[in-house]
Amino acid sequence: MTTIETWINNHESVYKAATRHSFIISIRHGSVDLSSFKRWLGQDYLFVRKFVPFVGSVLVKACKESDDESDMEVILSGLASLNDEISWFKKEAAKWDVQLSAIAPLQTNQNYCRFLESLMQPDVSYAVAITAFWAIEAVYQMSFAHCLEDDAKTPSELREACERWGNEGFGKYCDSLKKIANRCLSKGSNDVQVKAEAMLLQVLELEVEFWSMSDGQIN
Ligand SMILES: Cc1ncc(CNC=O)c(N)n1
Repeated sequence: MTTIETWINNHESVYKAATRHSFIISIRHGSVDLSSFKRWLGQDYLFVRKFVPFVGSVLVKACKESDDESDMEVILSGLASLNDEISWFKKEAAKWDVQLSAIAPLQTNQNYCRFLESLMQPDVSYAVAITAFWAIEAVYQMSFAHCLEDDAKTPSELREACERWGNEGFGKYCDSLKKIANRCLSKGSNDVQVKAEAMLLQVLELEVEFWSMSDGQIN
């Protein structure tokens, strides 16, 4: 088993809570409250704008610390898709009459963004940062792919959102990130491994809270 597989097994309940949250299940069932979807849209736009500099910091770490040149290309493709994603959020917000410029980040979103900032510090190793990057992307991939399965009743007007993260290409990109993370972790010290596992757990918890915030359960 790879390091990440072992950790996912160790933290199965929070992993499931993050990738099969009631908000996602409600999209899959077609019973989602549209005010929740709009809240998610506005809050996630703000999150993604903070996620870009985090991914930039991972790219810088890869250039300095990686022993494999191809890591840079995978991370760069992630940044390129974030560029498209920001345009998509603007277009989608217009479609739903969501005024992005009027939205303030909710507390849960602020907490997550503060966590991203802590991971941007130079003393955070590449192995820890790339593991966080993989986890953040993988939660969205796993969640939205679930909304696109054959028996899903996802409303047609929400399919495009689900396809952004649930498509096959995004799945392959997440697999590439996972491979890089596992390689770095297998070479990492015990201290790096302990830090990375704790950080993975934190990402999963923050993702659960982000869904709960979107669903209006918390602020
Ligand atoms: C809260 C959250 N987590 C993960 C992602 C997926 N990464 C980039 O889009 C996202 N958009 N929002």
